[in-house]
Amino acid sequence: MKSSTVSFAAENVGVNTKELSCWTKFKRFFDDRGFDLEFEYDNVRALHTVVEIQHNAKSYRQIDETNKVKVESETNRRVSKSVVKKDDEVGCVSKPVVKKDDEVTGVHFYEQLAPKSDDAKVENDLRKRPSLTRHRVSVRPSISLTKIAEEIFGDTEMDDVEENRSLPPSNIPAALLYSPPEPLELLCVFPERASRVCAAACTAAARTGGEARAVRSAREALDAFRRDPDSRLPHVVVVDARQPQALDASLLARTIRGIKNTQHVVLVAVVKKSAYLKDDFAVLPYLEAGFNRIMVETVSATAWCAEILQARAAAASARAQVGAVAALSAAADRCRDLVVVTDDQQRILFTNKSWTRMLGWRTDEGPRSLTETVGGEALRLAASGARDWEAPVLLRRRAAPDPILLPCRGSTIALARSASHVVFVCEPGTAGDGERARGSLHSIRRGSLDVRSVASDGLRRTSLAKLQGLPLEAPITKVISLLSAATEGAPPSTVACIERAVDMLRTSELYSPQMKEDPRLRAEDPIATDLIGALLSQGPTNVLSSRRSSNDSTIVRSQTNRTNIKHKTSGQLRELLDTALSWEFEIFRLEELTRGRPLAHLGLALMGGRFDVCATLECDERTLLHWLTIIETNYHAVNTYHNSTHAADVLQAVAYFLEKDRLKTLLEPLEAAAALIAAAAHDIDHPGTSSAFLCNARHPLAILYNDVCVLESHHAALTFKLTLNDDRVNIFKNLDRETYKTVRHNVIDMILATEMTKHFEHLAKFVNVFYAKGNGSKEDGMQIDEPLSLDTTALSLPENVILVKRMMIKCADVSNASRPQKFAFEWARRIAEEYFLQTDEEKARELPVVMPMFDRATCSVPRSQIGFIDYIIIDMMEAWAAFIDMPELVNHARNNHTRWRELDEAGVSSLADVKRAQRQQAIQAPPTSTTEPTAEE
Ligand SMILES: Nc1ncnc2c1ncn2[C@@H]1O[C@@H]2COP(=O)(O)O[C@H]2[C@H]1O
Repeated sequence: MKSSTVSFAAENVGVNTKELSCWTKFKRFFDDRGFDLEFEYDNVRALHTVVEIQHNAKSYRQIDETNKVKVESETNRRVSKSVVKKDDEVGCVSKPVVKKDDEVTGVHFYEQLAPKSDDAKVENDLRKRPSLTRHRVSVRPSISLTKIAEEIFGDTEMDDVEENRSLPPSNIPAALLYSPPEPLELLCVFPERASRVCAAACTAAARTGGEARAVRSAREALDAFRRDPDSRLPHVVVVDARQPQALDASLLARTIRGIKNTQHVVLVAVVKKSAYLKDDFAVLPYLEAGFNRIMVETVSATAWCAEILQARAAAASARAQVGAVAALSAAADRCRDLVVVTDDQQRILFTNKSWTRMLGWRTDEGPRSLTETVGGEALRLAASGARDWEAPVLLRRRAAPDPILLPCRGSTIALARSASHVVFVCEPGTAGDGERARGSLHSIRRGSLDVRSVASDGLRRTSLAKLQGLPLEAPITKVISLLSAATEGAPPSTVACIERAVDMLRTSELYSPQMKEDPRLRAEDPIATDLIGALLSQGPTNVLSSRRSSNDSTIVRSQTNRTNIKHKTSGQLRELLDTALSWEFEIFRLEELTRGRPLAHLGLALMGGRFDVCATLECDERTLLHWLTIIETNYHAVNTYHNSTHAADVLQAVAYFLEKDRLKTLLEPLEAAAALIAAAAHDIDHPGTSSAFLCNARHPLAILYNDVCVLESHHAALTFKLTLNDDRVNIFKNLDRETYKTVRHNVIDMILATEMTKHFEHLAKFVNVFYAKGNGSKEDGMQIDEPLSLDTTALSLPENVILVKRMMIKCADVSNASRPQKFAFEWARRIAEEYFLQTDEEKARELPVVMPMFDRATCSVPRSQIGFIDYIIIDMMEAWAAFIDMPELVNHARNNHTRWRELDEAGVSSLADVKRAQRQQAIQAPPTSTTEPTAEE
């Protein structure tokens, strides 16, 4: 129970937050000791600001000026204490405050009989003696309350107070919450003509340096809001809620809240004390009506001062927050990115104009839940609570059946540790039909059509103008200039087409990652979108465990294996290697026969044998053997998928492709050798986790390569490091400088081309160059469902041959899905297991889960494969198969797709289920091929 009330009066309290925090400390000090504390703030400047701590006391003793102790130094402090103690009725109960400088003369708490100044004693005395009469704090006008508090409570506690202060969340710039100090405007609505309560409130307003206005009816009150749009709105409105028959306070509050821009006005309801103290007094109806606070009727101007100051602070803070939100939503509305904000349950709270424009959902009629509009990796990352992420997002449009895929950046806003909002910002890039994408020429063109006019702002214009002054011109600049010039005098439909083309050209990502709007793209397919999202995104979204470590102890390890290779070549192995150029090559049998060293054996057979790489590189076979061995040794045998069997498989596919007429005639032996080298080494030292994992785990490789193309950069770099490090493995040692440069360039380019984030870029370039336009529009370069018409005239240009080589290794890299079913299924098992291990590790290490759908407990393997074939394989294999005349690539992919679909429809989901179903199928229809893959149980 509180024993009494203490009130403070002070000058200009609350002027700054630091001082406020001091008062908070004072309050806490007394609260803790069982006192109700009231502050009275007085703006009147006085020579001496007297802070009185006063409560109802039996014996009251005035401490007058003469009794007031001024303490100037430590010595004096003791003196002062003794002076005080000399007084019969006053003792010092708190730490006397002593300040050596001139600012503070002393802060003293007195009570009648408490002689000691230790806190415990103080507490005891204050509790025991409700007769405590009067505390007096004497300070000079220049006093800093902060200093007083520091003196009383010590530095440590002060620090606490600072920390506890409610700073804006770090993601809201403090400057945005700036609220200019304004004199208070108070509006009192009291039906009674001479209400004393109203008068006290008005007096208090004047004391706080503000202005008050009293009105008697709701109508007059509303006039203050409606009539004069130029006049300032009151900050605080005090409404008499004691006489419902004379004034319907709730109705007035509701009406005020219905008026625009009144969110930050603080509404105070004055209620009868008798009603307030009743058990059944209900606060909620007031809050629901729009009141912020309830004040018990009082005629104390002091009490009103406190109330009004609190209300003013609340109003200022609310106004600053509303202003900040309005500014940020206006900014979002004016940007070209698509912005959507949801709550933590993925309910849409806000969409910006670009969102509405591009997706066609009106704010008032669109889906309320994000999942109705949005799919893909972004959605899952958002649901995972990750703070900041980047991932592709699939967006459903109102008028079009097919979703569009856009890159998306997102953030989870967490206040008080739990997520409150999630922000999605999707870059329109080149996507969309008819909508104005980033940098739309339409939106930025100003009359003239030269390049300068393309600039959207002063800065860009300046830099473009500078660029124009230089003898530099990128082809894209020329193209945009030409296209822009072509709009002059053109019919509107042509202008519209050209503007759209220019919009697309103006993005830096001309090819990726815009997928064609294929009906097969199903936003509702979470596993596929998870997989595709992860494959297409890089960067942060795991430190390698020992099973996945890299990288420099490699040469030593290679020594032991090198000598093993020849004598393990058995008759069976030789027989198998004779079939190395078959698309049904038994890769898993090779893995088994070579005891996990398929690459060196197959490499020797293909590179050394069939393609005679040694002759091309002018190296001996032994060096090639050593090279293959060291490369193989640097694959991680513990990886289920990214091990040297995968490398051997890709090598085999590349060799197979190279045998096709188109490539045989197109590629030089050196290019073929480079392709085989790249294939063999393309995933060297793969840790079994994705680049995104490494970024999230802040792995040294991610640091080294700045989160960009981490793994592929590492594969390429390590290949050369190992090769050049030791003459015994250096297959390039006899090449002249130029030839070496060419091979190196080719190898690096092909390894980097296996990076999946650039998948669509490589595919689109290939299709654009080698396939003539069909009847339909192929402007996005991806509509290869149109009858393809292969046009190989472009092969005469060396830069287009590069596209072929990239496509070749890319297709080989994921060719597992285009292999006969038994191989494809085993590869699917292996990759799924590797993904699951990554997810396990991410969870164990509390890292962001890159592909949450690849959780062994829940993942449907058939669906993941259906998605992979739908989104990644089919289009690419169709383009490549037609180019090299290898229809079986597409046929196998389609057959596998059909089988995965059957399994899915039969409810097969987990790896074990898949295995069981495959066994049953094998029993019912034994495979034609002799060897089964060596799938582990
Ligand atoms: N059958 C498959 N199912 C799902 N993903 C695959 C499959 N084959 C290859 N991939 C993915 O495609 C990626 C190609 O590049 P990587 O070898 O680095 O990693 C590969 C896997 O992440």
